Amino acid sequence: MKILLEDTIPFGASYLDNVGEVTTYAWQNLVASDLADIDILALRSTTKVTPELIKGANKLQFVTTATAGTNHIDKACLNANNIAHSSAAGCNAVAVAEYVLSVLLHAQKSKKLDLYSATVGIVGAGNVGTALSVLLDAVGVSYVLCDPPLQEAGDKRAFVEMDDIARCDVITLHVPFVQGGPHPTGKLIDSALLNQLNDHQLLINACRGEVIDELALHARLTSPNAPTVVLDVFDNEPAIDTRLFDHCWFITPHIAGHSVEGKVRGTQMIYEQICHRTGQKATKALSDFLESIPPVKVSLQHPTQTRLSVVDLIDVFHRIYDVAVDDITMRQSVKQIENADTHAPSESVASQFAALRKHYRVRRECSAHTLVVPHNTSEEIAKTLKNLGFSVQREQAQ
Ligand SMILES: NC(=O)C1=CN([C@@H]2O[C@H](COP(=O)(O)OP(=O)(O)OC[C@H]3O[C@@H](n4cnc5c(N)ncnc54)[C@H](O)[C@@H]3O)[C@@H](O)[C@H]2O)C=CC1
Ligand SMILES: O=C(O)C(=O)[C@H](O)COP(=O)(O)O
Repeated sequence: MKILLEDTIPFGASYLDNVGEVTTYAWQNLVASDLADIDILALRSTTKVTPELIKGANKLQFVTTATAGTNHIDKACLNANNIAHSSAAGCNAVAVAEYVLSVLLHAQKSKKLDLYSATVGIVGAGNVGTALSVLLDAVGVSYVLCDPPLQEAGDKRAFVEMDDIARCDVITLHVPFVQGGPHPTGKLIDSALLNQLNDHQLLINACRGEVIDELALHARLTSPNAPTVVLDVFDNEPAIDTRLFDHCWFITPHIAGHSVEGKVRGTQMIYEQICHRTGQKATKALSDFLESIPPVKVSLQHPTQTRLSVVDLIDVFHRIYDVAVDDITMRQSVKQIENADTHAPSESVASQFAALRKHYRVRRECSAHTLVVPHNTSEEIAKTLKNLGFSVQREQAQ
């Protein structure tokens, strides 16, 4: 069984070493002829599975992506060629939800909005949208959900329309990029919707760049009363248009889902799929690959109070994940290109964007952290921290 594996899949070769004959590739170099005699192709979203690539396949029976999104795979082409396909649905939902919460806590800190009187409009109530709703419930922030496909399918949660979403203080996008069909999402956020937004509103895109009309966004951001915008994803990655950057509050290189847990969970999921397809027993577990990390001691301003103070919440959460760090790294790397007097700036941007993603820092989810809190911390505060995903350990009383 020959398995061709994208080299960005963490621990991919270690997971699969006993399952088949594994070779790895870099997405930049992959060509159709590399698929000759390959049975299984395992990839991340950087590999585009196109009819042209599939032309090289003579034995390919299964394509799987260690990501939630699947828009980089031409599924119609695989179906037409009798090649099965799968993905790692939900693997990084918590990571993206933590990314959004990190942004929201910055908005509170900088007084862009008062989180406790704001409403967050979540567009797409699947794995990410639901994980985000869990975090917002934990910290007592109101939200509404918009997801016409789930609503039509009979999901019993309360849903609103896009018109209601446009009036929310925060709009955060968590839909797949889908062209065609009853609910296409390409340019879902178009100039008409952007023109309804004002400078009291915050728009976050951590799903796919194509879901916002980028030209219309640029026009809106360079006109009066523009909303605050945070972008993790862009049109035409990795050769992205950097002109938007100066007009955005935070920009990050498509890393919202790149927690260690989010990525390794993706590998675990595709490993289990490949074992299943090849009739082998999956013997490896996530815990074989995730290192435990030492407990983090936190001091709380008012540990005995009922509610976790917003200052403590921001401090604790941003110690675990601060989106501003990723924003600074991205801006500095783009500045280097601008200062380098390069003749091919778009190629440099593309390779820099890809490098930022490939060498992303180690970022662990709340669930990987044990917080050591003062001994007299109230049950309510401990519960909030647990609902955010942390393990909580009380200090010994003196
Ligand atoms: N920036 C990043 O690192 C990451 C980005 N993503 C992106 O986010 C997307 C969502 O991820 P998940 O929640 O895991 O996927 P999911 O498939 O669990 O949920 C997507 C939801 O969007 C809904 N939806 C589809 N069309 C819609 C429309 N027109 N309006 C409103 N809702 C609509 C679906 O019904 C579904 O419930 C992925 O497809 C991927 O493109 C996902 C993970 C990481
Ligand atoms: O899961 C998804 O969908 C994502 O967007 C991933 O976070 C993308 O990660 P890469 O595969 O591009 O590293």
